[in-house]
Amino acid sequence: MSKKPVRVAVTGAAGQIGYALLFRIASGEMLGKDQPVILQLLEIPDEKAQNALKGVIMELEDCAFPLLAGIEAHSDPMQAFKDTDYALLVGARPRGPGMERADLLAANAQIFTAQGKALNQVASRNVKVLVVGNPANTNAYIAMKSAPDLPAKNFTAMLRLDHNRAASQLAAKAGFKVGDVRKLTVWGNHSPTMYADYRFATVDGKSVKDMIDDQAWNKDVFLPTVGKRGAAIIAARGLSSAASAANAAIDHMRDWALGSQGEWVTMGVPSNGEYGIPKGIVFGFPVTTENGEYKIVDGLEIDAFSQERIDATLAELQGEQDGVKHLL
Ligand SMILES: NC(=O)C1=CN([C@@H]2O[C@H](COP(=O)(O)OP(=O)(O)OC[C@H]3O[C@@H](n4cnc5c(N)ncnc54)[C@H](O)[C@@H]3O)[C@@H](O)[C@H]2O)C=CC1
Ligand SMILES: O=C([O-])CC(=O)C(=O)O
Repeated sequence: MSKKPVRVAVTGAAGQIGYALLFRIASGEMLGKDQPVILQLLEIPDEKAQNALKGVIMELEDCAFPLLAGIEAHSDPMQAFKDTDYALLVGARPRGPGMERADLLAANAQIFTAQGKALNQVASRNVKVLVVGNPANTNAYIAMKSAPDLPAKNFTAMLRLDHNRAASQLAAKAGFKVGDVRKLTVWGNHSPTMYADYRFATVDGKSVKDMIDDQAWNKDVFLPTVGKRGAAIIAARGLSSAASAANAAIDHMRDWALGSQGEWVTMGVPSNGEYGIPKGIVFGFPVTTENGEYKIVDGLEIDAFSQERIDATLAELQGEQDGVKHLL
């Protein structure tokens, strides 16, 4: 018997990430090839954006996806989030050359307050929320705080692009296949302060740290390359990353919904005090996922270098989250 359709809300649906994301959700790459979906798409109440959204919907129709059980276009989050099971909060202003993601805080904070409130009122009580719009960790924090009737653990931020970037850099350096790396993680904020950590990473049971054995490369090449990859893409393309961001959003939601089969993945999730991160801070952690729930990997040793990096990314996040207190 075929499964009942689930509702997937996507904001910023006519934007560049939206365009790389919706077709993959509709084809079953996110929730499985047996899971019908109803897309509930949100764009701003502006003629140009709504027209662009109409065009995207025409293209979705023209793909004749068998799993696409319905498409709705909205300009009001109270309608877009009605009964939604999954919410991908992508819609926000992206940064341009010379900006840091934190520069977007003021511009984007109000969006996530309003959307958090709407999710609180109308979404499924089990809604799984992924915040992609930058600054992603703090926007997820804002949405979570604006939705007090929903479980805090249901609000997550996207660190998966950083995780995937780290995997790819390591594979190029050490000469293994990117899909073979296990136990990699990225701690902290989706910003240049993030700490991509391969101390525990393995390929076929062998330590990636031992394979590379070069702390200077870690500190002076690897971490800056991963941390500043978003800016490098903006410099090259004139636009921020879109296809790789959409791909990471699919990876994040797929693993959360369908399980990571025991493997570590990175998710930005509200802390419960793990690794000394104060409760409620939305922080990148290594997690495993099963039955629609994630679990932070515990008991990892944090050496002095790692602690310094974790403290720095935490301090930045605390600064961002203090800066939006007046909105919450
Ligand atoms: N967490 C991550 O790893 C990444 C995050 N991003 C962020 O994702 C966001 C979207 O990026 P793009 O798609 O490239 O931008 P874009 O400008 O192409 O699209 C954004 C869309 O969101 C819409 N929008 C704005 N406010 C909205 C609201 N209140 N409700 C619904 N829709 C709204 C806009 O009309 C626009 O169509 C940006 O904040 C960008 O910085 C981008 C790449 C990676
Ligand atoms: O860098 C940006 O502004 C977009 C983004 O978050 C990324 O590519 O990691």
